[in-house]
Amino acid sequence: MSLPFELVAQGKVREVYAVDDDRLLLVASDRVSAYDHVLPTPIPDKGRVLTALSVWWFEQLAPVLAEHGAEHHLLAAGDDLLASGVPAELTGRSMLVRRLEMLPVECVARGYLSGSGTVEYQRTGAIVDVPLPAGLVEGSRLPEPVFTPSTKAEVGEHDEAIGFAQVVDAVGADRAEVLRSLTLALYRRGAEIAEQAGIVLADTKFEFGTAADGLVLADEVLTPDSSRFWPAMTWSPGAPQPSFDKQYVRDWLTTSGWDRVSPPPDLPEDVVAATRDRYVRAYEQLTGLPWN
Ligand SMILES: N#Cc1c(N)ncnc1-c1cnn(Cc2cccc(F)c2)c1
Repeated sequence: MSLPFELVAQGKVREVYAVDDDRLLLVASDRVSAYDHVLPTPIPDKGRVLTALSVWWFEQLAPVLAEHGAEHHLLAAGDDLLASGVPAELTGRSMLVRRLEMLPVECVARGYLSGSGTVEYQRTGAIVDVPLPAGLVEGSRLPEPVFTPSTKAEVGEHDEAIGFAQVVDAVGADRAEVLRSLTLALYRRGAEIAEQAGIVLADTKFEFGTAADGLVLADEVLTPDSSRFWPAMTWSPGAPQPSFDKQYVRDWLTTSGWDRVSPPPDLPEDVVAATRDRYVRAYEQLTGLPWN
């Protein structure tokens, strides 16, 4: 698909194009990644579902942003993009956003212990400079949500957990405090809405930028690609929790005998269909809206 815009950033499953000096187009693909590999088989509608979910979350989070004197970067999505020269086949999986000065911090909020957080906790009893109580296990709910920032790794590298002091060094003390309080407030609101939908928001990553009028929430928000979503019904601390969206893919890859080093195999049609269904159900359960 060729676009009349310059490609300015490429992620595993998304691209960023420059529309003009002040606006960017974030395009979500149907690609899915697992075990740090982009799989060769697309998941139909994944890009459209995750874009629609981000658009919905920006609306839900606007009051929390306003309480903190911040805004979000979304300008337009869907059919409104046609006027900006976005081809019709891309409008459903694209967001027109304000071009910002991006802050060099991944703002991670965790309500549960999982993944790299568990590894760090088992090593030190904390997540960098965030002390945690003894006796926690993979999947444990934390006494309070915690802010556990990381660096923004180059594509293909892993983000590195950093302490609050490093956030202060990067953005200054006042802005670091706002990032922490706003990240936790956005997580709490997201977790509250997800809980009402029977979904555990275990953790999420926000990205922020700045514009003349202050702090702006950027990137995608509260999607299964930027967050860990677990079905609340099956939450059981003590082992890796089933992912709401990627568990079929992970389980099939494990049984397929793939060595997680060589290029990953194609997914069978039933795994593709079941995974598409999980993305659609995540959208419908969280938003309460039917997926058209
Ligand atoms: N959002 C946003 C944004 C903004 N509003 N202003 C300026 N820059 C960015 C921006 C640039 N890269 N990324 C991350 C990224 C990488 C790869 C693919 C993606 F879709 C996204 C975010």
